[in-house]
Amino acid sequence: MLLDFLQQRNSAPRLDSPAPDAVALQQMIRAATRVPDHAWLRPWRFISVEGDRRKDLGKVFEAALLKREPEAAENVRERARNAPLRAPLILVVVTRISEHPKVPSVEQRKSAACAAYAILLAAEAQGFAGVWRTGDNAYDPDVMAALGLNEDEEIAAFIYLGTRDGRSKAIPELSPEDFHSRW
Ligand SMILES: Cc1cc2nc3c(=O)[nH]c(=O)nc-3n(C[C@H](O)[C@H](O)[C@H](O)COP(=O)(O)O)c2cc1C
Repeated sequence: MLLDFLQQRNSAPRLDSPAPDAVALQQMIRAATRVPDHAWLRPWRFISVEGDRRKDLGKVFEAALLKREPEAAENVRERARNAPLRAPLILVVVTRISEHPKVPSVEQRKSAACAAYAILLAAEAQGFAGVWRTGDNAYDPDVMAALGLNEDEEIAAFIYLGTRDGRSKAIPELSPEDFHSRW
């Protein structure tokens, strides 16, 4: 049931092959492009990184780390280098900010966050799994430039995607009343 699906959704920190194929990915992007979007600005785009390109992204992450922290220890460098290898596919969700008299940039960022969530939902709906990651790399100008982002673009998410490796974790029981009030 759709409600169960929404209420049980959870991220998969450990991911293996197979990744969503081209058709599955297209479905995910179709879902992401139906998120709420004030004035239909389409403030998002998506970049796939897979196969050996993940190693290239790892080199970008390591170089960015060394620029931020020239003294970074080898194990920290190695972790940065290998980060993109944690999943067979990484989808970078890019926020495209444009000037609009009624739509401030914060609303465009919110729409991109919805798009990232839609990617996760649509992956899970097709039997795949994923996890939304950011970290320093998401805000690093060198990483953004290496990925080909323009001046008016930001990284909203690195969505790591694949097939869940292991069992899903226990989902915390949260009570709706704890998050709801009446005014
Ligand atoms: C904007 C954003 C950035 C995140 N960045 C990271 C990250 O860099 N590393 C990480 O392990 N989890 C990150 N998370 C959290 C995971 O995506 C995930 O939500 C969390 O592990 C809880 O799992 P759940 O989604 O199954 O509840 C981020 C979540 C959001 C919304």
